[in-house]
Amino acid sequence: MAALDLVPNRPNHGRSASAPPSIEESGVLLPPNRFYNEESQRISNMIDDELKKESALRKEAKRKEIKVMLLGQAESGKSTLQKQFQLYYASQSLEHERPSWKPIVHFNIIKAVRMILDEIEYEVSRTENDEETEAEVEVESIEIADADKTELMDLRKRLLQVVALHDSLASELSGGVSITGGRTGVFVRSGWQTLLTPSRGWMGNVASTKSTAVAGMAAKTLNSSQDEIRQLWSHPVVKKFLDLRRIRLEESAPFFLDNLERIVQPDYVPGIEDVLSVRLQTLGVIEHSFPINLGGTMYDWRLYDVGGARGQRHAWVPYFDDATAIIFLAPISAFDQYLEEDPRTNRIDDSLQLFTAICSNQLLNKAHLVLMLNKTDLLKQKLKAGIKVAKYITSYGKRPNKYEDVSNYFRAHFIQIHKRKDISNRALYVHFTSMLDIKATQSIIVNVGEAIIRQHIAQTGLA
Ligand SMILES: Nc1nc2c(ncn2[C@@H]2O[C@H](COP(=O)(O)OP(=O)(O)OP(=O)(O)O)[C@@H](O)[C@H]2O)c(=O)[nH]1
Ligand SMILES: [Mg+2]
Repeated sequence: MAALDLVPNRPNHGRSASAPPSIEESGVLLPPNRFYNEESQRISNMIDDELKKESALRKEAKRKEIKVMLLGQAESGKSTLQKQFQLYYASQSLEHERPSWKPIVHFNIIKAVRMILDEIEYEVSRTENDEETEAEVEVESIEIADADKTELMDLRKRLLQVVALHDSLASELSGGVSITGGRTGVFVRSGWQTLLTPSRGWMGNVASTKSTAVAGMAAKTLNSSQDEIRQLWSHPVVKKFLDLRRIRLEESAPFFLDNLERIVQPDYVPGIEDVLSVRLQTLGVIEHSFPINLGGTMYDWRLYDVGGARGQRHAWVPYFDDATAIIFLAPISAFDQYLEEDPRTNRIDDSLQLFTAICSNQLLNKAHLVLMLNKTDLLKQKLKAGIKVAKYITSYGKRPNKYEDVSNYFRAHFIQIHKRKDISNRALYVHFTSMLDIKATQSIIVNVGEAIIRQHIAQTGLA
């Protein structure tokens, strides 16, 4: 084979007059170069088209993203509404989570037992101690018969093991999180269920639920102490203190104590009613998302459930500027209650102040606004029990202490705030709700969901 004829590599600038023309000069490579230019242009156009398509898809996905914030004070029912949405649009996931609610239901019972016993102990020690402090004199002491005292103190001793679980279970369920200011309870952040929800591949076998050591101990202790808890719950002195509102339990406590026998069974799995009734404070902002089909188009519905206590509200703001809608919850049963974080502030007053801040917030000026006047069932109960609105809200005056009048009075206040303070004169949709009533709430959810999506379509021109 002949050796290759190699051209010596000479630096360009040293090219002699007889040197062959450069590639550009020779024009030899022009046709293939043109081909490359055309090809690269074609590829570049293709990439541009792809990018445009992607960006259009992204824009469309963004327009189909409906971001809804649930706002309102603590215990207004935001997480309960979120569960109702989940129940309607993603019932499988709520079904799957049911076992993880078991220790939380147990915690609700333990907390109620502790609150009852604390109050009883305080009242017993007051009546035994002749020298009352000035503050105590203001509250009339109630005579407790000696036999009742002995019985209740004995029950207290037997229930110490239940009470002893309170702090450790709260700490474990909250992942060690606690809140400054002495509030007690369970707080959850986003993703808490992974701690307690059965792993993937779960086939309905409740026994496979991951249960922490303390949660397991709580379940056993409640089971073995059920008789004492029942005796305490049905004791006439406890009933009397509850009637006189000297003991103020969390709103869901009576429901769980009435259902004790079912709840302390070893194979107990919370039902939907239990999951809706449970009290569990939200910490920070928790996002839930599920698809909603409206007229054949799928929308990516994103709910932002926030912690409503005053110390939590700063965490809402970063979510404001791209919120599609706000659902504001105000519990109108709370006219006789005060904020846990600020016992001088009436809870209705706090809701009105918070609603004013939301209506006038510049960052929220494009968000659609829905107001839910919640806990109407509890409002009816309180009015029926003879609790007078005017005793707590003097401006209520001599109006009738009836549900129609009271609920319309509160609604008028919220509507007036909206009229005066709303930054963008937008429409306000108002609903009276009772979030534990599944049937009624589900129909409101569908209406509210569709109204928000339709308004969004009208605003963005999305077909
Ligand atoms: N009776 C009754 N109870 C309700 C209603 N809505 C919510 N609840 C109960 O009120 C309690 C508080 O509700 P949540 O949904 O946890 O309140 P939240 O607004 O999420 O509270 P934070 O997370 O602390 O901001 C729970 O025990 C609920 O079951 C209602 O309309 N009627
Ligand atoms: Mg919550």
